[in-house]
Amino acid sequence: MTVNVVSNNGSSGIPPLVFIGGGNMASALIKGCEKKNFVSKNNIVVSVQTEKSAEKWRKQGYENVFTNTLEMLEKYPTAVYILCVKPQVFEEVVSSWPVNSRPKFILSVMAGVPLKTLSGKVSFSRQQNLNSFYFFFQLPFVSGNTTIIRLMPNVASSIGAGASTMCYERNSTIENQEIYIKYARDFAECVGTVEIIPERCFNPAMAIGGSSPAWTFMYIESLADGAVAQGLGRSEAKRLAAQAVLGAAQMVLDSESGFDIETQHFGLLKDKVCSPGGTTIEGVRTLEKNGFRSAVMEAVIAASSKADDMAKATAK
Ligand SMILES: NC(=O)C1=CN([C@@H]2O[C@H](COP(=O)(O)OP(=O)(O)OC[C@H]3O[C@@H](n4cnc5c(N)ncnc54)[C@H](OP(=O)(O)O)[C@@H]3O)[C@@H](O)[C@H]2O)C=CC1
Ligand SMILES: O=C(O)[C@@H]1CCC=N1
Repeated sequence: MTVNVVSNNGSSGIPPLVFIGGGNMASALIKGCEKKNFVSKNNIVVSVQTEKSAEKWRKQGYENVFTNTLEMLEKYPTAVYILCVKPQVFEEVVSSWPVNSRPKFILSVMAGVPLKTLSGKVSFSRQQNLNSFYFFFQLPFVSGNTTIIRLMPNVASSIGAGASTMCYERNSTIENQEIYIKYARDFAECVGTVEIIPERCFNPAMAIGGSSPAWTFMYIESLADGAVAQGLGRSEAKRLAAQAVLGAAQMVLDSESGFDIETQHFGLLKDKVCSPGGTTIEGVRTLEKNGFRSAVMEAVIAASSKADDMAKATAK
């Protein structure tokens, strides 16, 4: 791989972007980075499990689609590999790869698979893992020549509004590793924002960045349902609810609102909406009575704990 990797614009000589797994997350990332011209369609490679999914990708104009990752590895030895399969199947996928032709650069978007596990399983076949002298002395997160970076994106990457987190371990013995790290960062930034964090914080960050869009959709749906119950039309209710959530999020992030995210408390914003003796405070009272904040906190803790459990399971 060459320094071209940092200026990926789809022209010749640029390493292809290979997605192992072509489901929801891969689709969102591909859509997002194509939109920003980070990569062109003909430089995207997708590997899926079933012929049905392969056909779906081909129908959308993607020509480099595989149902056999070994064939793909042979054809694209110097590509950027993005692991987008479920954590439960990744070992099955990588254990079939020949040991001496493993990718040099892997971005993993999988929840619940720590760098150490990735490193151990990507760099050594299962048999070698059990038998090899080096298994016991391998570097913690980077084995052999493979640089592995964990990236936790979210579905909003599809429209360039993703919120990703990233973690990695530097290893000075790997040539050009800074280039790989910059590439990963550029990739994440092209589909939204990215926070670089230590791996020990990865699972709670995954819950907020990766999972919370699902809960936010539920929240928007519930807002709309409440208004529909009171007689508002469904379409108006959906649009209003979504725009209200978007506007509130923008006020938190945009200091033009007068709010400083670094130093101020969310209560300041909340209090601006609650007119004394008014309607909003009645809603606040009802939410508190029904454990709203606690329910949200418990959801974050549950998702993060699930990733902890998955990490234990995938390490075996
Ligand atoms: N969905 C999200 O919002 C987010 C997901 N992630 C992570 O992304 C990863 C994928 O999740 P998601 O996209 O939701 O899952 P999906 O179920 O939508 O996609 C999984 C994909 O993996 C493919 N696959 C399964 N087995 C193999 C195999 N042996 N070789 C090649 N491809 C295979 C499937 O192929 P086929 O279609 O043929 O079955 C499918 O395309 C997970 O690890 C998850 O933690 C991270 C952040 C957010
Ligand atoms: O549900 C999951 O496990 C993945 C990870 C974050 C969002 N979706």
